[in-house]
Amino acid sequence: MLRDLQRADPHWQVAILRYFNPVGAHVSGLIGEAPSGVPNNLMPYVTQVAVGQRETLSIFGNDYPTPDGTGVRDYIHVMDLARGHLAALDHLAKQQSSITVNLGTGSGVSVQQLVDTFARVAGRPIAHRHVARRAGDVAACWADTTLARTLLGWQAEHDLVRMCEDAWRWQAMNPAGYS
Ligand SMILES: O=c1ccn([C@@H]2O[C@H](COP(=O)(O)OP(=O)(O)O[C@H]3O[C@H](CO)[C@@H](O)[C@H](O)[C@H]3O)[C@@H](O)[C@H]2O)c(=O)[nH]1
Repeated sequence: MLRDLQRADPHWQVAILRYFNPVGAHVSGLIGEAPSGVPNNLMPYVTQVAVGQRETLSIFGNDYPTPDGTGVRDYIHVMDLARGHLAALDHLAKQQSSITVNLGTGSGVSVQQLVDTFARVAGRPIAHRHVARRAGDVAACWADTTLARTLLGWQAEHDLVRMCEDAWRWQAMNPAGYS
């Protein structure tokens, strides 16, 4: 639809940004993720277990064709994602053309890896059990970041440890989210 709009009226320039798996929080611990109800996504579920709000994380599937059998995703820190938006706006202002770009780190991280890293960072175990695969989940998905680097001069800077540190700081400072 956006591409059609741009074709119909070339005054429009469109940046389609393909987010991978945004996680983390602002370093201040004041802005973070507070899903309503039971979180669907992995990181907020993990942080809620860590803070004692939920008992046990269910890990969906441990028989995927991945190094440890759990699903692999490309988690990206929200602050890197924010910088990606600025880089895209800069590009639109300078190049006057529309773009579609992946915003990810380019690296895959498994559910088990994320849980283990978070537990280490938070200094507490994350109770978890392995359950059946979740319907509709793919085994692995990560970004090809070539275009983001070449077109926008952008790449992610925060690693998994930093994502976990910032997510944990936010949740520890705000156990009940914004309420
Ligand atoms: O309680 C949970 C939640 C998630 N997972 C696993 O953790 C990984 C990440 O899951 P999640 O955080 O839900 O992200 P995705 O499954 O990658 O879903 C994202 O990517 C989808 C396709 O791009 C979008 O449709 C969704 O809205 C978006 O959240 C997957 O392997 C899940 O199976 C668990 O094991 N337990």
